[in-house]
Amino acid sequence: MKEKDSIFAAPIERLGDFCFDHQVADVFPDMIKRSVPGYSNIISAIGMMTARFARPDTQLYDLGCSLGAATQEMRRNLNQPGCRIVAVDNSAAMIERARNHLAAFRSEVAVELQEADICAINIENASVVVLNFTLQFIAPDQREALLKKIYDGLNPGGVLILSEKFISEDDTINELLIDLHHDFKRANGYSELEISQKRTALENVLRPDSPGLHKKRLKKIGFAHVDMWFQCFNFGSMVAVK
Ligand SMILES: Nc1ncnc2c1ncn2[C@@H]1O[C@H](C[S@+](CC[C@H]([NH3+])C(=O)[O-])CC(=O)[O-])[C@@H](O)[C@H]1O
Ligand SMILES: O=C(O)C(=O)Cc1ccccc1
Repeated sequence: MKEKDSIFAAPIERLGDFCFDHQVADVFPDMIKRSVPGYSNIISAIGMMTARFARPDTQLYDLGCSLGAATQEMRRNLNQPGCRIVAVDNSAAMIERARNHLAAFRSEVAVELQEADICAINIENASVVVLNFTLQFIAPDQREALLKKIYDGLNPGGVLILSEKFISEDDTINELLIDLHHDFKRANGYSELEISQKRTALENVLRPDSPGLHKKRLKKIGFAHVDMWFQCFNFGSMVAVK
């Protein structure tokens, strides 16, 4: 626990695709904090939105929950009776550690941890759905179907919080935001080698969409209200209300 991320610190001869194995799960809190600008602000806001949007006797979903940071914040801010949080991840290493993390806090709120592909689960009677940096790892041709399933499972007035790494439609701005993100990683102690090896490992795995594409797709699916509520460099978070 509380381990420092040094996964890409030494040269790796046959660099494979990035995956969420036990090595990543062990250092994940440090990795995400030092790699994702705005992460802790977004987690806090997920709690605030939970307090506003949760309804009695509904379900709240944390899809791609990793160690359950968003689940814990939702659970802490949940102020409605009869609710259940469903936290899903398809990494066995993450689910195993999420169980321990969540057990460390006392809470009355029921949390169901599922080791499953979020593209294969049922979503129903939902007031809050969180995709906190998860959609970017789903195959691009499956994203619309997943978002449609979320829309169908949300009750009217329900909310989707969608946080993602973005690509900018303007090439110059895109390069600038990527450079600023690398500056952020450098300032957080990552070396050039760590930054470049991780970038290569993520290339086939994390495929970002533009904010414009996200908005257009969410609107097409039927969300009544869609906008960005936070952005820092090429990372940000959108809110969509059914
Ligand atoms: N098809 C899938 N089904 C289920 N889980 C998946 C799938 N694909 C990827 N994942 C899972 O999505 C998570 C993405 S991390 C989310 C952080 C968290 N939300 C947080 O608020 O700390 C973001 C990041 O590492 O940049 C990993 O745990 C994967 O196993
Ligand atoms: O580190 C990066 O470059 C990222 O894009 C963010 C990230 C954070 C944690 C796992 C995978 C990607």
